[in-house]
Amino acid sequence: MTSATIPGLDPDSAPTSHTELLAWVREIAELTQPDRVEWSDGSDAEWDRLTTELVAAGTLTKLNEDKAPNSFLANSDPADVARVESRTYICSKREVDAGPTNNWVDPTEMRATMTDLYRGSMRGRTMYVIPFCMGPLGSDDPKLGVEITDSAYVVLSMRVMTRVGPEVVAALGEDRFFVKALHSLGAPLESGQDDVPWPCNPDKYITHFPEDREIWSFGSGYGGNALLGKKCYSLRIASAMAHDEGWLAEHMLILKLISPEEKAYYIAAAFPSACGKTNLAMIQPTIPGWRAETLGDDIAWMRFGDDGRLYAVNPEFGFFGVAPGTNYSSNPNAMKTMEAGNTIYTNVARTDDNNVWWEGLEGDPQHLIDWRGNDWTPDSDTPAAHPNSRYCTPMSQCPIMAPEWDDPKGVPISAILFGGRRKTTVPLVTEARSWQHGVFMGATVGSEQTAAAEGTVGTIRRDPMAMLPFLGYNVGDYLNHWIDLGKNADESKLPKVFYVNWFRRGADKRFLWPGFGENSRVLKWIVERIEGKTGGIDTPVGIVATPESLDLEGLDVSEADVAEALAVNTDEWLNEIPSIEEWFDFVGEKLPTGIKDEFDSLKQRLNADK
Ligand SMILES: Nc1nc2c(ncn2[C@@H]2O[C@H](COP(=O)(O)OP(=O)(O)OP(=O)(O)O)[C@@H](O)[C@H]2O)c(=O)[nH]1
Ligand SMILES: O=C([O-])CC(=O)C(=O)O
Ligand SMILES: [Mn+2]
Repeated sequence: MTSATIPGLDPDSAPTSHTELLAWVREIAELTQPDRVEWSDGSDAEWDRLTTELVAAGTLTKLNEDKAPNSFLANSDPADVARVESRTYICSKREVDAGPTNNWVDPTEMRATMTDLYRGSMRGRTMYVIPFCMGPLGSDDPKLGVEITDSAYVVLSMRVMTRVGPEVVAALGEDRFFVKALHSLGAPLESGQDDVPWPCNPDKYITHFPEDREIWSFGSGYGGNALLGKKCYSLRIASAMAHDEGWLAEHMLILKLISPEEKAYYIAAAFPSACGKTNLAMIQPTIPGWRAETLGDDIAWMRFGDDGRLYAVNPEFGFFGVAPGTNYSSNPNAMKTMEAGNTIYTNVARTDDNNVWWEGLEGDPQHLIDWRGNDWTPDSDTPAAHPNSRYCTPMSQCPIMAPEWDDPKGVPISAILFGGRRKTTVPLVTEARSWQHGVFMGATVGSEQTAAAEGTVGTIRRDPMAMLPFLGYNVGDYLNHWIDLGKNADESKLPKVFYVNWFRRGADKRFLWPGFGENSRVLKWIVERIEGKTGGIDTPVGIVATPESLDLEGLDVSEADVAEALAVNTDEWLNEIPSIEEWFDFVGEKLPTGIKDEFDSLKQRLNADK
């Protein structure tokens, strides 16, 4: 087909006269050769049409309308279930700018390789053009993007996860800057060839060109690989923008904690994927008089306000949450959000009455269709839902959204929490002595690998600020950026930094701390530290809560367990030193002096404590 005959490609079919956008759409259509071009408008009519088409194609199953209104289940190809970090690239012009933590290929070479892959890659399919905005549209500097994709599942998911529609097209105007985000499943259909329910390609590339602020993704239809507004734009590309412009793009939830005196505190927290951000973002405090509201569960963009405080905005519009483990007792607010409808589930199991189920959800189903489409019973030896199965649901449906979640100004952050999944060593909560000490804590966060990415679940890896898979530039420059922000700010106005660990285990492997709603006791301690109202014990690793300083009223946990959850064991920490050393060697010569100083002082304190 010649470009002149691709339906929908003529400028009259486009809702915009943005010259660069129109030229890019033409260039990509000519390269990828789709059957037609369609502009996504994010309307209900579009949602109804695309979901109907995908149900007919076998990609989606319509769920029980009474129990899961306007909601659908997708089952992916079993080889396309999580982010593919080994196939993710930062193609900066110079290799040193991608740094030691990223895969790098020269951008010219990568563009050539991928251009070959994209040639004809949308044949037999529709090419959708989705103008979107990350963050409130009313912001002074709205962060616009346009995703081109040949996946209708991506179009539906982008409508939930980002702001789309005519207001975005209006914001683009004729010449406003936007991030180009190109996505193809890499599964062209030759004439007469039958489609499969989840087209994708075994050869995958998730590529970023940080200087050009461009994203090229090929071969995967899943999550962060394909919904390019999320990890690709709001973290990898935005972190590079933030470095250049003096702000922060972070893998953090944002929550609002309200004390019995009705004082509100905004808290941001960075935990690696599948380590508890969504759960903490929607916490239901168990301590009387305390309430929480949420503003975001995965990404925070933070910049300084005129008053010198750090303000956070959530760039997203929906939740893409881990399903297994989510239930009415661990996270009732997530349950209510998705059960309000308009939700797309991926890789969970289906019940006999056409509703969804996953490990950890209430109920005791005797028969299911598992995520691979096979019959499942409690005797089956494989899980019914994939461990990285997800729900994609509109944030506006969350019953505890803070009214200011959509405010372009953002909210002033009082505390930043870093954390990971650690069976040993790391106490329940530790306060940093200073901003620089807090940056050291963030820089050395370690976590056991989870199912959110390919790899061996359980191995410990260092994950600075939970950003290891999401940095758009050199990790050493990133850590320097954090240190410099502190140097240039009035430290008394900066958030206080804390290191938390909900996952410490006893000798018998059980969790020492009950977690979830009970984490409100830790949040209360943090707020009281900010207010100077409670104590802690000065240890070599920082100021750790004591059982006496924590509110444990009504908590059904033994004193011994609480003490063990809070313990600083010098031998365990001395064990940690070589692995931090190895990590810092890997970061290399750009490691900030301030972080080296903190490491030296930690070693001295531990040795003095021996
Ligand atoms: N033991 C324990 N497990 C928790 C706690 N909070 C969350 N989890 C479990 O951790 C897993 C992931 O939690 P999420 O809140 O979805 O993680 P996330 O950080 O939002 O994950 P991404 O969406 O991948 O970034 C789930 O299986 C939860 O049940 C906690 O306080 N204690
Ligand atoms: O990006 C994804 O696929 C899901 C996610 O939030 C993460 O892995 O942190
Ligand atoms: Mn995440």
